[in-house]
Amino acid sequence: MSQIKRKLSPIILLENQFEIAKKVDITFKDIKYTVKTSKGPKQLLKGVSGICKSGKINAILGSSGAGKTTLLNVLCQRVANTKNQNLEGQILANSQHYNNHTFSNFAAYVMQDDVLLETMTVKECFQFAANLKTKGNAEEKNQRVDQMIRNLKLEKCQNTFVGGLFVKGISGGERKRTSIGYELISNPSCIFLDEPTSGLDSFTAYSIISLLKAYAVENNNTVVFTIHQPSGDIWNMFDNVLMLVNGQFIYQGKGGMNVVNHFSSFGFTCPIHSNPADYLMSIMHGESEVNTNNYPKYYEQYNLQLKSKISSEIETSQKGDFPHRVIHTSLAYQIQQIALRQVRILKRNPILLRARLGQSIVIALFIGLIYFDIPKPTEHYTIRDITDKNGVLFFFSISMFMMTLNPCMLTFPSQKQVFLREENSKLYSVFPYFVGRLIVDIIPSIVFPFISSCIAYWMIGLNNDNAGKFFFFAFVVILQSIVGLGIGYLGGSAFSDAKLAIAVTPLMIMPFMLFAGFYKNAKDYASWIGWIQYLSPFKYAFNALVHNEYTYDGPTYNPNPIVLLDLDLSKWEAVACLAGIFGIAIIISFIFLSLVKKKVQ
Ligand SMILES: Nc1ncnc2c1ncn2[C@@H]1O[C@H](COP(=O)(O)OP(=O)(O)OP(=O)(O)O)[C@@H](O)[C@H]1O
Repeated sequence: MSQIKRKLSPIILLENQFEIAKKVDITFKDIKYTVKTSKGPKQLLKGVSGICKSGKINAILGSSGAGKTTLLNVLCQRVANTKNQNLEGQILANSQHYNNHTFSNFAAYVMQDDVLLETMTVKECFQFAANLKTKGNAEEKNQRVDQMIRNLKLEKCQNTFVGGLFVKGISGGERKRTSIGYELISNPSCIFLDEPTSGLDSFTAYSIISLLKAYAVENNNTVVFTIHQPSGDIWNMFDNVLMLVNGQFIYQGKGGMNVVNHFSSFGFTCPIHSNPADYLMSIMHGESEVNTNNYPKYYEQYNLQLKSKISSEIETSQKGDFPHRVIHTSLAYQIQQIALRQVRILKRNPILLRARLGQSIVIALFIGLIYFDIPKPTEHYTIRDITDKNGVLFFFSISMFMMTLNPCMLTFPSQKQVFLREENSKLYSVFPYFVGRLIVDIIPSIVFPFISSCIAYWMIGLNNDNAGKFFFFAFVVILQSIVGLGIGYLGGSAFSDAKLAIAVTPLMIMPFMLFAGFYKNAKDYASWIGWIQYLSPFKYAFNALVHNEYTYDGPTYNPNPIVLLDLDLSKWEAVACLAGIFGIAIIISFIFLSLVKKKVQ
């Protein structure tokens, strides 16, 4: 291990050709954080003050439930004052206030769960972050990406998919390093990490902490992370230790023997051959009554021996501005980058694409065979033929809608987590994300319904007066499919749980089918509920298709289905309403996504 250690220690994270980050000390004063629970208010942080120094790795330690993640989230300005939670105190960078927005100008946050797109390679992940978060031309950005891959020792897996539940990919340690590299690529002055070693073997955990140490030491950056149970090797690397018990500090200051000496000064001596971290955890955890009885002693000794020292360190910490490294990429560039990535994701899900192609062909053939060659008005027809034609027009528009809605419901919620993380890192905002995704997602919603229309239209024997009839039919079913996409976005952004979105959204839209004017005449709905029909995309699609089909150059059916069904809108009015529903769905999902974004902050 010691040989390995020597090999790992000289990691230089960023070459000098990239801008050197400015030193930032994070200080916080008298932080009190209270949440409302069903049993009344619960104070998670009880007036803590402290400092996380630049050029050092600052480890927040404590047993489970001590408040480590809470403190980290507070320092990252991810906790806001709401009616259910109250945050008091000052959080400062170089003695200046910062908020959630300015945080990303000098700092980055790596969450405990690695939220990455599974069909992107490691290199593509870094490239995406470099394109949107760093300065320079394409060559400089490529250099930065290659440098980061080398620094993080990810050369071997740089072209491997990140992977996930459905795609095989890189290992847990590589995944964690990819998550860290994703944020480090913009060379933030401060990096905050929640449990960067959780779930990793001891060597991988050690390599990650030594990499962070190099990042702190080489460029005078501030590294702050929470850690649960560090090994002895990792423990020895901590420069600054912040130890929490029940939302209060019991130690703060230099790591290593300084911590051990502090506790032994009031009778808690670490046995000679024990790992100090293990020993300290054993006297901290709250499950033993002996420990909880000792808590007042820990607090007392902290107040007696360390509190005033920390207060003076806070007062003498770095002053002045913190870096404002805002990289302004244009909206068009952000849209382009998101769209290009979306194309890749789409192309790398060939099963989904093939399934949709197969579905489009099979459904069209199936419908075509069932409703094969319905007699035209000039041929011998019966009332049944008219009913059949109405049925196929209605069913066709519904199937195109559902064929788009379902895949969208599958993919949108899972990608939402990635969006929230990237938006929080200020890679882009909601608008370019929406537009970039939409531009790409809309392509299958055009191609597949068109294929289905080409197959089914002629088999059924729909209106062949002129080519315009077919193209209008295809246009309406494509539009209906795009509305399905819009509703999919709406469901995907409204529900925080993907499974819930998939289960609930199709059920919620079912009733709208009843108001399409097919199962019941549009004029026959009771007035108290009839208004729902105006919200139904199925009504407008059916209306447009019926008008297109039953306006013949020559004689039409008798009775005329347009009159029989009481579908009053002209075909272009119906198209406009359909487009309006799509617009409304997109605007609402945009608002939902913006609200979710705010909630995360
Ligand atoms: N919104 C909340 N409402 C009620 N209790 C909460 C809330 N958030 C956190 N807690 C509680 O506050 C305490 C501290 O939580 P926190 O996640 O900060 O602990 P931690 O030290 O990071 O623990 P772990 O190592 O297990 O992640 C825990 O007891 C947790 O259950």
